[in-house]
Amino acid sequence: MYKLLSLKFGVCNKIIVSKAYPLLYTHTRKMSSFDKLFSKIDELKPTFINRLAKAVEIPAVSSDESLRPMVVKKAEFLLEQLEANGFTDIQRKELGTQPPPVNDENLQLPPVILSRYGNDPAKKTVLVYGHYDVQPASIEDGWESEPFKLVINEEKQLLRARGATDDTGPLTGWINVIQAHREAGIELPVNLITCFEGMEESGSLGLDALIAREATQYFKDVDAVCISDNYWLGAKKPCLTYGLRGCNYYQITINGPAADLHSGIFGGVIAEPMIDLVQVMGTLADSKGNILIKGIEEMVAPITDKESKSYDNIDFSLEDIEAASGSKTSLYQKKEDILMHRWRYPSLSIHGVEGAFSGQGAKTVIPAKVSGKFSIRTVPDIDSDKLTNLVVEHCNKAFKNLGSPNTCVAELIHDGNYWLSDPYNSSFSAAAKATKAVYGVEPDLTREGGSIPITLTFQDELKTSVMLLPMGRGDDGAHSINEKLDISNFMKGMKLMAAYLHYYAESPEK
Ligand SMILES: NCC(=O)N[C@@H](Cc1c[nH]cn1)C(=O)O
Ligand SMILES: [Zn+2]
Ligand SMILES: [Zn+2]
Repeated sequence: MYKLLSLKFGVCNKIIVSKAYPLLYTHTRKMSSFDKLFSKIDELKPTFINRLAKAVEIPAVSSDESLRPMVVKKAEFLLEQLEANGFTDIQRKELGTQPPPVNDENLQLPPVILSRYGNDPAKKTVLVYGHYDVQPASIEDGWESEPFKLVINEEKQLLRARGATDDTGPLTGWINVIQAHREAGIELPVNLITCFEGMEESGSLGLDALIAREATQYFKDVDAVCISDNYWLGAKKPCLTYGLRGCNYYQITINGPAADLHSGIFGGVIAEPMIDLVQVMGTLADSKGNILIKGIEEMVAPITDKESKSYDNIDFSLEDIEAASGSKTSLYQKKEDILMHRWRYPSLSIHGVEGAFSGQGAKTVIPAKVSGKFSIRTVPDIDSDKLTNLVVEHCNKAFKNLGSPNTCVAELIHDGNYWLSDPYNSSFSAAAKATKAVYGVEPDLTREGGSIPITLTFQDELKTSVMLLPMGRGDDGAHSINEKLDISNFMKGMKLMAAYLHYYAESPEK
């Protein structure tokens, strides 16, 4: 099916009606149209940084129940921004209460924000997804500045705040792209639908069902899904991403005495939950990066020759991982090994213990109840339910071996599937052209070690392709201290988003 394309640009200001393929107008004309759009993006830089500053000021930490009102406040801020920038059919979708495990049984999930810009049946429709929630952050963790206050570092040319790169910067980028089109008087060549959620960092709870419901409603005409919520592999070269690992998040809760106790009075007399927990946690993985839970390795898809070769041309090195981690602690030295362990093998990470003493000083307490948190990054062909059975069985067995009178419950908190796509469809081609136009290079095609739980759901429910278009760099410190977004990545990232929409509009088919 051919689509009628109406492209009204400030420079040529012509309506071109044609079959979408071959290319409608020359490279030169397109570049001059881009010039106008890109100049407008540059001109609006202070407005865009200001929008980001206001957004990151709201501590929208989805994993902290006490901060749920802040997540909702950030949703409300974004609703205002969409309204002010001409988006229509703006809908605040409520998702009901958060499922267990949760402390407050009546805790409401934050809303999903749907909106559209343009509704022309002659144009293709692109759905852009982003998340407005963030990871926890506190200055005591070692931040150079307050995490929820945007710092504009002129010397290093970067923007620092929790959410700068993950994912408030890219999310506001889409709104900014629309503002730039409007103010430059350039027609958007596609219909744009936004789907912004507030629970991504906590497993996208409630979003699967919403997407399934809206697949034939709000999302019915979507031709492609574009997600800007990951990073370049390193710090120099842009990339397009066609794969993600999944994430199954677990907790092991050990319950003992009725209250926290004095270790001088009760130490050596009662069974300590924390002692049990560290022993169970100690059976999960070794220090060489191996998962010690039986049955997981067998589910991992074997490597093919084609995949083996695909690592050769990727621009990445041991130095990149050392620079991004600020250490020389890599478990692997060869590029291929590092990439494979980041992309195509599972990994187990231990994140922390709820209920344990963690402050400064030397508190002599025996915590009464502790929950150890860990996650497993999943890859093809690991089945999430089978994995959970293996994990729970393993933990129960390890606890039983201790012969402790305490109780132990191992459970899944949330899971999100892995995703692997074809990086040679029209959406990826459009993004590759856009990368060439903005950065002057062909992007690397990469997979990502992190997870975006909803990606596979979009692909399956909307029966459309999904493409990941990262804005930030691999050394941005997402989830870490001093999270940043380089100003050039912010500015060029928005140009990339805009150029992608224009190239995708003229691509032959979906
Ligand atoms: N930018 C994507 C991202 O950070 N995703 C999170 C998703 C997640 C899953 N469970 C908790 N968070 C990630 O950790 O990969
Ligand atoms: Zn993210
Ligand atoms: Zn994240």
